[in-house]
Amino acid sequence: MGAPFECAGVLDGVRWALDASQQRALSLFETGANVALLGRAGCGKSVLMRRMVSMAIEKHGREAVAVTALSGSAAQILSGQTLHSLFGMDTRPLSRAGDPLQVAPVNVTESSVDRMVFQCATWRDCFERAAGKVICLTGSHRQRDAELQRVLDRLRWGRVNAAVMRKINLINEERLVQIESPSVVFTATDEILTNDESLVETAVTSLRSSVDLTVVLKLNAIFILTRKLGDNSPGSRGVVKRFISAGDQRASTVTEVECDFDGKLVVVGRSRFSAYNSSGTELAFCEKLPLLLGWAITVHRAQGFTLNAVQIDFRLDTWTTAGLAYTALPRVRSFSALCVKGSRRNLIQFSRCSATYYEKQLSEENIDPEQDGRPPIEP
Ligand SMILES: Nc1ncnc2c1ncn2[C@@H]1O[C@H](COP(=O)(O)OP(=O)(O)OP(=O)(O)O)[C@@H](O)[C@H]1O
Repeated sequence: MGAPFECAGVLDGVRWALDASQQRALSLFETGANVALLGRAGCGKSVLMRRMVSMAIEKHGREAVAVTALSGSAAQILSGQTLHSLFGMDTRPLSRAGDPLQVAPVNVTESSVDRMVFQCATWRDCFERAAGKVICLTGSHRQRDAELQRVLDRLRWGRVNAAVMRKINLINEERLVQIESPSVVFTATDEILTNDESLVETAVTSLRSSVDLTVVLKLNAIFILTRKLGDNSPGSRGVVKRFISAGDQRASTVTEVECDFDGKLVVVGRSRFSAYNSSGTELAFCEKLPLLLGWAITVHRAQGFTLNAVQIDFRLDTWTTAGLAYTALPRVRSFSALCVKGSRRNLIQFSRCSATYYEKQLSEENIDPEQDGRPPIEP
């Protein structure tokens, strides 16, 4: 579990605090109600979830709070575990965050039409009846560039026109980075803590679904951080500067990596990733570097990250999943940090049923969809 998370602070020299919709959701959560948070990329769902987790730990104790996610990368952002590792856990109050207009986790929703999470009976029981509430977060905190925000809102609601396509088709020179220095392989070390044979497989499957077994790095390799480390949030991009060895200089003894994050040197060591049983007891853990090679990353893995710069090549895939393009593009704060190749109108897929559900939620909260970024329909 990460350190308690702030609800106010300074970001890029600018003071910030939870916005009105975030505060409303937090107040509701404090009353003990289940809360589901919906909202566009960058509205502050993860920030608020981390705040709720630290509040719940303060109130109920570490053992009583489970943090879980449908995908391994989301679990890493929240310093939690995947859902597989928490079967049967009775956790109250519940909070959940997501954006129905972004892409769903792999293997959970193959067709965006009939298997959305908000269509499940469990969702209705937890968040739409007496036990809870769905709150739409209406802020937009990642993008400082108003034009990028407008383009993203259009993509999110499937309102794509020629001007949008031109804007996201900015083509820069491709830079291929070739590194000739030797590679250093970091292999995760597992430890099984349970003696119960029947739980070992579940624990190992849970660990493997959220972390890669090996990370291969080279000097000057570019990587992305997958866990919060000091001031660096998940998604921070850095460069490997030095391998630190425990004993002699052989690669096999390298234990830590000195990394450059925007001019600041930080030593990154292994982090502990754990699998728990239904009552919160740790069954197994693995220790591995919280780093991914950062020249290329799938959209699913990047979901939730704020990245310094992104280059997307739409030519490399068919990109037809609803919400995929919208999930990829808001990772950056400004247009100058974005380079997109090969975008075409038919790549921008949009889930009508998600939009209908989202519009219904906005209307229940008396929020004008245009205030939440939905573009007006053009004649
Ligand atoms: N109230 C706020 N004021 C200023 N900045 C904020 C606020 N809430 C969140 N942020 C910042 O905005 C950025 C995006 O926040 P966060 O990652 O929580 O959004 P998200 O809704 O989870 O996004 P995504 O859907 O892409 O996962 C982060 O850099 C975060 O620190």
